[in-house]
Amino acid sequence: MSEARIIDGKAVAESVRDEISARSAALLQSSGIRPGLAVVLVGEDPASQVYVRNKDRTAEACGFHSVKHTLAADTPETDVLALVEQLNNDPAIHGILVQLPLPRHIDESKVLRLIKPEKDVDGFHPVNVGLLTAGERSAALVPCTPAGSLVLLKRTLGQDLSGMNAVVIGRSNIVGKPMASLLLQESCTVTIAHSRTRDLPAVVRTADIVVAAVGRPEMVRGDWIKPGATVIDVGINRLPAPELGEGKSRLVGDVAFKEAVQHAGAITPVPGGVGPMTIAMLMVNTLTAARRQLNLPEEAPLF
Ligand SMILES: NC(=O)C1=CN([C@@H]2O[C@H](COP(=O)(O)OP(=O)(O)OC[C@H]3O[C@@H](n4cnc5c(N)ncnc54)[C@H](OP(=O)(O)O)[C@@H]3O)[C@@H](O)[C@H]2O)C=CC1
Ligand SMILES: Nc1nc(=O)c2c([nH]1)NC[C@@H]1CN(c3ccc(C(=O)N[C@@H](CCC(=O)O)C(=O)O)cc3)C=[N+]21
Repeated sequence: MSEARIIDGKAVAESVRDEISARSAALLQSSGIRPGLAVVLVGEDPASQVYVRNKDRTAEACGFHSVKHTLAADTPETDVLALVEQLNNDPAIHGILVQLPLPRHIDESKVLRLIKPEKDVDGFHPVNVGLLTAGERSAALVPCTPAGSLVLLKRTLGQDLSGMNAVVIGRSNIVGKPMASLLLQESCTVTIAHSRTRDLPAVVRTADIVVAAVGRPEMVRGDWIKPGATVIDVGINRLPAPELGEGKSRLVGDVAFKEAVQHAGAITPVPGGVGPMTIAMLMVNTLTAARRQLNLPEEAPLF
């Protein structure tokens, strides 16, 4: 069998970003307003810092107003809530992202519920979750990683995914559940697998579309993949790589890429697959949020 097509998430993310830059410049021309994005980071987790820096840089490249609030890991919950409230009331801020996970002494759901739904560019507020699961995707802000994964699927398979068997591995609120909602809305036949699933390899073998969001390096093996299936690898796992030098690490996904590429029809790499799309979709959501807060008409959807 021939090797799978490799889905270039970096290139697709760049094209999305170019479109957002153009739309953002047009908004600035017509109304004098820049979309404003605030990212809140509590604690010093080095991996989170990399993502937050990437988000910051991309927001600036899109012509957005971008602010970053870094709080100490031991910041009291009340201070985090007060900052969210301040950002809720700041007219220059249209999107708020609180980087997860939060330190254990902070109640995550309390923080996420306080964010105004119209500023919730992560799509984690119950209002946005509800709109998505009720099938009103266009009224919601949709979580960035699933949205970016769907863009890659449609670029690979075309606009019509109806009737396809989709297996989502993982049922988190950030990735697995919203991914399943989106695929259901595309009329896929959706199976959600998780740590209690019996005979995961057999379940995955039924899939025309596999989305792996597990957080276990290279867990999904090549011979689980139905020949020709499309594989979206959401996993970001940092492994030590002494062969690259002392103290070095490398990123791997949740799929054993070298094996799966022999079976799949198309597959996303890690890095360079879903990760860059997540950041691009955050920019899409921030612009959408800004236009809604300014009572401007919706623009053509990007997916
Ligand atoms: N590319 C990107 O932009 C992003 C990447 N990620 C990455 O995606 C991965 C998943 O993230 P996230 O959803 O937050 O992770 P969570 O840890 O919240 O969820 C993991 C899910 O995988 C399931 N699971 C764990 N072990 C197994 C197993 N052996 N067999 C089947 N299912 C299993 C769990 O099941 P159960 O519910 O039963 O415990 C759970 O539902 C991580 O690698 C993360 O770094 C995350 C966000 C964005
Ligand atoms: N509130 C919140 N929203 C999130 O969206 C969120 C979060 N918290 N917590 C952490 C996860 C993880 N995440 C990633 C984003 C971009 C890359 C990314 O850009 N990856 C690149 C390069 C990564 C690198 O080289 O380190 C790639 O895969 O090619 C990865 C992971 C967003 N998350």
